[in-house]
Amino acid sequence: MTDDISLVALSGLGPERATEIRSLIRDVPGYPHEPIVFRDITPLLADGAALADVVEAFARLCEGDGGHQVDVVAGMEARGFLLGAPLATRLGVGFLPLRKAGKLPPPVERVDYELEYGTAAIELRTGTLRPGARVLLVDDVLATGGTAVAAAELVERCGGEVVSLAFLMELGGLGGRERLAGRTVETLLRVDGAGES
Ligand SMILES: O=P(O)(O)OC[C@H]1O[C@H](OP(=O)(O)OP(=O)(O)O)[C@H](O)[C@@H]1O
Ligand SMILES: Nc1ncnc2[nH]cnc12
Repeated sequence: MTDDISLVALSGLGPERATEIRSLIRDVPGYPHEPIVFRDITPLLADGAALADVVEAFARLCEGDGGHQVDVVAGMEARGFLLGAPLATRLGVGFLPLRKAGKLPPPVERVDYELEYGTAAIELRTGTLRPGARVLLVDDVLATGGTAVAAAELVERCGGEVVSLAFLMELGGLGGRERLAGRTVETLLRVDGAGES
């Protein structure tokens, strides 16, 4: 699959800018081990104009007729924090950190999920989410979808409504989109993730 950089939101920037933004995500083959190609967003984060453009592209999903009306942005630890918090500021709403297990003082709600080898868990402080709040979930990468499915379940268990899940980059072929079937999923870029996991 050729990189698809003309998806919904980034297309508003035009193809040249979308290509520049894609080039700021570094592909690192073999990291952390074969056959994974690690998608490193640190060059993008270090480029102020690119970071602003990505945040703006996410914000456009929430504006205008038909845009997602959200009360709060939630981000998955850790990279979801880096995109979600500036987006929340841009939208004028609050930000909820969905943390990996053991980082928050009690009481917390917890959802366990499967990784390729073993399990992981994410937690949200009980009572931080207003019942019925409309939540936009944000992360950098959608791969197998395990993290995103757990995050959505956690928000719902805490009484929120997951309006949409938005990702900077979708790794196609790893089943993430399929695991989120029935939910609204927005991705700004798509690359072939076949062979990775
Ligand atoms: O769709 P999945 O297969 O669940 O993978 C996607 C998740 O993996 C990465 O996070 P990671 O767990 O590596 O944590 P980090 O952000 O702390 O590096 C990424 O930021 C997503 O949260
Ligand atoms: N290939 C990848 N690069 C960066 N983050 C990831 N999370 C899951 N798979 C990933």
